[in-house]
Amino acid sequence: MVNTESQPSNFTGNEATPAKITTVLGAGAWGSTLAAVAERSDHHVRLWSRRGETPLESVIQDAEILLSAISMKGVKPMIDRVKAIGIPESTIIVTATKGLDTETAYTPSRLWQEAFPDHPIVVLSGPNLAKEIQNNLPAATVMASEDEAAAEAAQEMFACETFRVYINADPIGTELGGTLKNVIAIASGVCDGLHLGTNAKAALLTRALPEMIRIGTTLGASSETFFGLSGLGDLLATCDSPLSRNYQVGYGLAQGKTLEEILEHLEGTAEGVNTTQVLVRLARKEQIPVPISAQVYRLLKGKSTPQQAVEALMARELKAEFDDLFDD
Ligand SMILES: NC(=O)C1=CN([C@@H]2O[C@H](COP(=O)(O)OP(=O)(O)OC[C@H]3O[C@@H](n4cnc5c(N)ncnc54)[C@H](OP(=O)(O)O)[C@@H]3O)[C@@H](O)[C@H]2O)C=CC1
Ligand SMILES: O=C(CO)COP(=O)(O)O
Repeated sequence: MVNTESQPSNFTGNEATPAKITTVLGAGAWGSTLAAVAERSDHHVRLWSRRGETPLESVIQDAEILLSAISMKGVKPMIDRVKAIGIPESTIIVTATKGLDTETAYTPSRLWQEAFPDHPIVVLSGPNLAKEIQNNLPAATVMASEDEAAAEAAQEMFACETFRVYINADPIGTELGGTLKNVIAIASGVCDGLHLGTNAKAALLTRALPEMIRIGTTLGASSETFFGLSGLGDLLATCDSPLSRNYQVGYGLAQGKTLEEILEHLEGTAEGVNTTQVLVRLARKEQIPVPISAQVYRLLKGKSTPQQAVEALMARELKAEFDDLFDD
């Protein structure tokens, strides 16, 4: 695992606090990066992978912080394994997964909380392209929890000179900001792949935000959270970077590749593909308008071409910019 030498600096976030034991579950791009970040902060870090030799029991039973960076499809099986082994009552569970459960539409934090009702759960989410953080470039993120002390413990564990960690008290909003933006990152890749220009991109991202907020607030999030790092911040990062796997999916579709071809060559997981299906199903059930996500859904299903998706969005009935603009 990478262990970065600290440079002399003014960083005063966590130098004086005793080292804690953190176990990171999942040695994919994000898990490996977060483990390296925690090591920069001089804590004891264990990075666990199902492909490794280390038994899960030996790394979770004394962990003060257990961070899951497992992709969505592995979250439920991982929870079952951790539950079968057991963890100390005081262990703080941090979830860094950005996805929705196919069956229940639950977020990962809800799945962890239902399995471990007495443990503090913290959500980690923000504009955090793993490759940039691996390269020691500065980044900021959010640790969100209803348990302030747990959020602060996680903040202290991961904050370092190159990784600035904020806390907030809206875990569901923080989690949905990072999750729903993956659908928009696919749309954004399409926008760039079709060379639709800067005006189109600005319109897409600006109109995506209320769509994310409509879904988020229906699920209990605070609308304010979507204007923070995990909403707007992650939209700006992911929707404008070829490092984003979700953006790459959209870009590939615009080039005329099939979804299967794109996923076959994609490095890592593009959670937005599954999130789109879950989100559109939920939006239909709750009758929430999600025009951009609905077009991404049609595109992924092969029901429209990228050009048809753009035309459909532009041909929608004209309306006021804000729903309640002319209400008294
Ligand atoms: N990469 C990034 O820049 C960021 C990613 N994220 C989020 O973090 C999550 C992981 O992303 P990322 O690391 O990039 O994805 P990767 O595809 O690189 O890694 C996924 C990880 O999940 C593990 N996994 C999958 N299924 C299981 C299972 N059943 N049991 C145990 N482990 C399992 C994989 O193990 P194995 O290797 O053995 O298959 C692997 O370690 C995603 O939800 C993503 O949206 C969030 C912020 C940034
Ligand atoms: O969530 C991310 C950055 O914040 C990573 O985005 P991708 O999963 O699209 O690569």
